[in-house]
Amino acid sequence: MFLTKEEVIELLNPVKDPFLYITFEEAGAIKEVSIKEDKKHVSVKLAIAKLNTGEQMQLQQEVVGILKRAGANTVGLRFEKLPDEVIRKYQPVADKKKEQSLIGGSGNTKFIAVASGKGGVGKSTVTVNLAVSLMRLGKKVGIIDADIYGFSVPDMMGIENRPVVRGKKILPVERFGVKVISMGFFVEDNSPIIWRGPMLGKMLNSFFTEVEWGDLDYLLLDLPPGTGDIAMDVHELLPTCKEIIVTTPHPSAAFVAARAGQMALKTNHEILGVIENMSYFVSEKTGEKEYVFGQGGGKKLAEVLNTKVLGQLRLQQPYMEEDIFAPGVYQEDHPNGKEYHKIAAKIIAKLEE
Ligand SMILES: Nc1ncnc2c1ncn2[C@@H]1O[C@H](COP(=O)(O)OP(=O)(O)OP(=O)(O)O)[C@@H](O)[C@H]1O
Repeated sequence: MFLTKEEVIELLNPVKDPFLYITFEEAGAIKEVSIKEDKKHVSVKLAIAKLNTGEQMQLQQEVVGILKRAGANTVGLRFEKLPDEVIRKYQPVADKKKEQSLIGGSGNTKFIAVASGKGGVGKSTVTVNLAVSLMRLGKKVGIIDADIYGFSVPDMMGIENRPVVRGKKILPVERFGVKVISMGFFVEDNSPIIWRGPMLGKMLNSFFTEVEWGDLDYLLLDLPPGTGDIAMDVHELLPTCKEIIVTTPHPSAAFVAARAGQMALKTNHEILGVIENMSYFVSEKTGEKEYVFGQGGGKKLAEVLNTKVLGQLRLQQPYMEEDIFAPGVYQEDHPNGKEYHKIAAKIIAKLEE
């Protein structure tokens, strides 16, 4: 006796599509099975989500192995692409599963990348303060300081301790209830980082997989300025990641920031909105707003990217505090602290509605 068609289908039904993480049975992947009994040859046509990939090669070996162990002498496999409607139906769930397998946890973590066109516009300040505001609103929050060359999150939050290693995992440092991991924890004496693209990607990957994040509601990523390798890696690793673009009010700054936004749009990442930082200075003498860096940049950028301005932060440092040292974190009663609170509430409303 040799394998029947039905047996081949039964054997292959539980195999999973390497991109959609659903079984061949669910995907309707087994398109044809034919058997030549005399030669003990099984030939199968399979439909999968993506063709000509390393994953397809692995799958090929897996399927051939299964059929040979069941008695086939030779196996012929052909592949075609699953219909678009099947891919569309299962892709969002697959993306979520892929991302969550990166960091573990319950599966409900929302990823938000904070990007800007150029440095110094306040991207890290925005990341840190959004994280703290989300935490103040009762959320479990983490930050990945993915600005690997220009890390500044630890200093801004006044973090002086280093992560602890437990077993094979690194425990992030917790400050103000926010879990933080930064390249700054792993370099000595502020020495410059000279790694190139591929290593940076690996580093970023480690920030997910080798860190014990626990259950997070939000994981914020402080991206390097511009549209470089890391931004590409983030887009690749986290397909459902949302994006916030930070700009200053000067129209030309908005023009530069638009490039970072275009990149998000190109990779199908939803832009949550624009945050305009250093929007105005409030004169102590007159109480009037002075638009020292110009006006209208945030609005213009939001128009170009077809999104909204989530908030505008004034030009002002956090209050100095004697007992807590965190030079970049705005207090709850600070005008910017209040504005960040509003922005965080908007984000929650948008993502958890
Ligand atoms: N609204 C603000 N008012 C006053 N100072 C601010 C404000 N926002 C940011 N800053 C200050 O501006 C400097 C640059 O901010 P930050 O490091 O957040 O920018 P960045 O865009 O992340 O820069 P980089 O990309 O170079 O890391 C910091 O010293 C920060 O404290």
